[in-house]
Amino acid sequence: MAVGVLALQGSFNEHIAALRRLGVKGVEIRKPEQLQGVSSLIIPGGESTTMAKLAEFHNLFPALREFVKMGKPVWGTCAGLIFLADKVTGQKAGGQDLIGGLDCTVHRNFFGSQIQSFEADLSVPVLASKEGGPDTFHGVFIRAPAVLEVGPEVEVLADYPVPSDKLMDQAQEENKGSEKKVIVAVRQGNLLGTAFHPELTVDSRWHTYFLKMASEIEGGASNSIVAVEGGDLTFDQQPKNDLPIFQ
Ligand SMILES: NC(=O)CC[C@H](N)C(=O)O
Repeated sequence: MAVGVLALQGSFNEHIAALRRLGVKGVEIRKPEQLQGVSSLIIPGGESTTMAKLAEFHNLFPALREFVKMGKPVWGTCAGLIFLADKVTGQKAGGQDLIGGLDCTVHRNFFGSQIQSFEADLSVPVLASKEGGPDTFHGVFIRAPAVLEVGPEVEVLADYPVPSDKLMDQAQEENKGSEKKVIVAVRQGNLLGTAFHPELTVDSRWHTYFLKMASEIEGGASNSIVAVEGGDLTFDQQPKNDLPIFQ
């Protein structure tokens, strides 16, 4: 079955393009019943409060929570990571609905406002050992969240040593004199979360990691992921020419 991409708001087109570069069909999901036609799901970045309102409007939360509970593979990027977290800090007044499932606390705008967005090379040993390529991944952080705490079942896949000028006032206060390392990529069973935007870079390794994770979880069941053209390409062989994205 194809990979669903929650298409309410945010960078769903970019995820679909990233999947297409790997020969995988991404299906836009806007209604609860459409989740029945996909075996895994990507929740893109965007603005989580707005996305939550739209998800509420389309009555998507019960079906999304069920999808996660059934153990189906779900990857949340940025706002998507916020959606998957069990606990979120820094929410707008009144809070927002979450899907939950990922045993962690996420700060919604950890790095500050939109103008504090940045790019940074992240150390990604687990990704490099599984997908090949360099030990670093170029992370695009757009008004990004960060994971502050994780439960025992959560595997940390990448963290980021935050320069003190990137800490928000409150965090600066809390971490005076010490370098704060925050977690920016995690996995817990069927759930993957990244605080940055892999769909905006030419490096496809987070997408191939997720596709392989999904086909492992599905136990090699007959699905398009394992058979896709390009699915077995190594990092150096992956096509790098379809650009809505940063080099
Ligand atoms: N690029 C992003 O997805 C930003 C997410 C944003 N911090 C939020 O609250 O939703």
